[in-house]
Order: sequence, then C-alpha cells, then structure tokens
Amino acid sequence: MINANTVLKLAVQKSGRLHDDSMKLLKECGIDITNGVNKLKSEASNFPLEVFFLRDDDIPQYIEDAVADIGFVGENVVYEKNKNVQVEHKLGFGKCRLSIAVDKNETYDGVQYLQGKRIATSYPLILNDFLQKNNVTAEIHEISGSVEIAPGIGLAHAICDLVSSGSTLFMNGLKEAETILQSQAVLIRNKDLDEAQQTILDKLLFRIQAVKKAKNNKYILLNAPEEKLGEIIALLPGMKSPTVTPLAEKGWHSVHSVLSEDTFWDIIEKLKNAGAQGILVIPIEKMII
Ligand SMILES: Nc1ncnc2c1ncn2[C@@H]1O[C@H](COP(=O)(O)OP(=O)(O)OP(=O)(O)O)[C@@H](O)[C@H]1O
Ligand SMILES: O=P(O)(O)OC[C@H]1O[C@H](OP(=O)(O)OP(=O)(O)O)[C@H](O)[C@@H]1O
Ligand SMILES: [Mg+2]
Repeated sequence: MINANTVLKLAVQKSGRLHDDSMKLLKECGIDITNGVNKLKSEASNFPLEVFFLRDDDIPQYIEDAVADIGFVGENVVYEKNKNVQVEHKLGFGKCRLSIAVDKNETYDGVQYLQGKRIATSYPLILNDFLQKNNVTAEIHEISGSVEIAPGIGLAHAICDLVSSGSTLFMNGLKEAETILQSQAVLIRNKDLDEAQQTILDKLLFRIQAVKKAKNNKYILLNAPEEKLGEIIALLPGMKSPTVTPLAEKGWHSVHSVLSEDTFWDIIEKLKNAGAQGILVIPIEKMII
C-alpha cells in the first residue's frame, strides 16, 4: 500500500545529454510530467513522483542529503562524486566511456607513457584511482570543460574525458589511448528510504524494467508450411513457447513469438532458410514477465 501522502522525489538533469532520455523514460513508464520552460520542480499528475531539474554534477549530493530520494545520472558522475548513494539500476541510455587521449601523432605504448606527464580532466578522482592502480605518477590538472583543447593550447600532454562517437577527439587532433570507465545513465537512490518510499520506488523499477525489456525484444509473426512447422518452432525461443494457429489456407500455420535484439537477425535468417514466409516484425511497447 502506498501512503497517500508520500511522494518520491526524483532528480534529473535540467538540460544536457541526459535530459531528454530521462523524460522519455518517465513517459514510457506512463508517468505524466509537465516540464514547463525554466521550471525547476514538477509533479507527476498520475504517479506519486516529484521531479527536480538539476545540474547533473549536483545530483549525487542531493541524494546523499535526502533532498531528493532517487536520481537519474551518469555512472561517471556517480563514481567521480563518490557520495554515499546506492546504484540501483542501469537505465540503458547516456552510454559513453571515460578515456585518456593523446595527440594523434604520439606513439602511445602503454600506461607508462603517462609517467610524469600532465593530464587535463574534469574527472580527477577516477583518473587518480586509475593512475595509482597502474603505478603511474602524473600531474592531474583539473578543468571543468572544453578538456579536448588542452593539449592543443599547451596546457597538458594528455586528457581524460568522455568519449562516445570519438568525433570531438578527432576534431581536436587527438586519439584514444586508454578506456578507464564504461558509463551509462543509472538510477541512484538514497540508502535510507522509508517503507512508503521504497514501495513507490519498487513500482517505478517494475515499470522501467518492463519498458527496457520491451526495447530489447521484438514480436514476430510468420507463416509456416505444415511440413516445416517443427523445424521452425525449434528455432524460436518465445516467452513460453510460440503461439501456433492454423491459417485459412490448408497446410499453413501462423506462428507468433518474441525474439531478443541480440539474436534477432541470426534467427530471422535461419527462419527464412527453414521455409518461413511473410515474416512481420512488430515493436513491443511493454513486456511484463
Ligand atoms: N558524448 C556523449 N554521449 C553519450 N553520453 C554522454 C556523452 N557525453 C556525456 N554523456 C553522459 O551524459 C552526462 C551529461 O552530459 P552533459 O554534457 O550534458 O553534462 P554537463 O555539461 O556536465 O551538464 P550539466 O549542465 O547538467 O552539468 C554525462 O555525465 C555522461 O554520463
Ligand atoms: O565522442 P563524442 O561523440 O564527440 O562525444 C564526446 C563529447 O561529448 C561530451 O560533451 P558534450 O557534447 O555533451 O558537451 P559539453 O562538453 O559542453 O558538456 C564530452 O564531454 C565530449 O566532449
Ligand atoms: Mg555537469
């Protein structure tokens, strides 16, 4: 039972890389938030959730202090801020990596290259950890943004920053040398939620999981000739087993099943080779197991 007065407070990025995907996820979970321009706080109309719009760097501290109960933020920020919060769930968006990069003309032959060098970064804590683990002593120069220009203006020999497509590195004449963290957006939580807050969080996590699962799966329908039915069914995983119904045309069946994104093309190819026809692929909106 949710205490009628309890509202869970969620912190999301106000604007930037994670904002749109965070709001989209809430929408896919059936939660309506009116996010007015420049509004710093908003309440869901159909779920006990209040949303705070904040700078992403501040989110872990807000959660530790219980100003907000949960937050959507990048793992890179969680580990760098090192606050007393718990990572509850990976959200599957905001995927990037934290990497060390050097001038593209340098010969990088391993971490020892960094010995005695100056490295510019907005991630001094994670970088320091990495250097210590690798017995490298280097000077960490902390800057808050535009890190990629540091080597070009003579501020540092190397940088440690977020990379996704690699185009920012490329445009600045740099190359990736080491990846030190793989990151994506995660749901973090305060460690001491009360029972009513925990109940709301469980409801939200249930919905997030259903949305994520649906994204990773596709519903397929196909026609199978009678003599190939066994072979085709054997190729399909499905949530239980495939649904098989006879078609109006004798000797043919319609087969319905669910395929996961990872094995999708492989299985489709095998189904086609096994004699499946008229294969339709349909996105799934929610998947509850
Ligand atoms: N190129 C990228 N591709 C995918 N995800 C990224 C990329 N760059 C950053 N991210 C993720 O998105 C988060 C937010 O990035 P953004 O650049 O919007 O941060 P910011 O400029 O620090 O924003 P804020 O104004 O909230 O402090 C990062 O902490 C990281 O987890
Ligand atoms: O490998 P890429 O796809 O080029 O992405 C990497 C860039 O993306 C992020 O910055 P963002 O574009 O979010 O701007 P910001 O530095 O102003 O936060 C990050 O800080 C890198 O600079
Ligand atoms: Mg920030």
